[in-house]
Amino acid sequence: MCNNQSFPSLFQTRVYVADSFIPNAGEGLFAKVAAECDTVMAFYNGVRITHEEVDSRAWSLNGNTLSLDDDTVLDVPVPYNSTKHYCASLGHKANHSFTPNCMYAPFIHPRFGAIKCIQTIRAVERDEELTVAYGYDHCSGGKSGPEAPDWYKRALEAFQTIQ
Ligand SMILES: C[S@@+](CC[C@H](N)C(=O)[O-])C[C@H]1O[C@@H](n2cnc3c(N)ncnc32)[C@H](O)[C@@H]1O
Repeated sequence: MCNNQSFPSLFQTRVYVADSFIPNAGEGLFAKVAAECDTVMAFYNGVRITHEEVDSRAWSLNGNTLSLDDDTVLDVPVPYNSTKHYCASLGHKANHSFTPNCMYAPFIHPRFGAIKCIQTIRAVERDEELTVAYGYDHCSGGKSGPEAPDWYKRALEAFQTIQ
């Protein structure tokens, strides 16, 4: 159980979680401070599971999965996707954008070990929503489009329409 309010100076100096500006995306991750390009803003830690487990289950269970390497996927399962239950790392709160201001990058964390972080790919303003390109495979889907959840297919279609 976390209570960010009690330890404002100890927890998360660079980011906070709030309702996303992206329609129907739930919560998102926001910059607490302005930051230069290449700044590590947040960490993406989670339970370590296999690619086989991810591939064999429904998309609905994979909302907070991120590939770490060829063997391992980081997962933040329900109920730990809620900051009421887990907030030691908040990288899983960053939503997807086709024009992101951050990327996932490998990071060796002193406590969590090999994980990923959310790193800016351009300067960001205070209170700007931090987004990453989730990188779903656009090529392997055939007629039904990319191998991706429905919200992503809709977002891709909308993005391609305005291009
Ligand atoms: C890693 S979580 C991001 C944090 C999440 N929005 C939350 O409230 O905890 C990924 C989930 O966020 C939602 N999401 C992320 N990017 C989105 C987007 N561009 N449009 C709609 N939903 C999005 C989807 O439900 C997805 O499964």
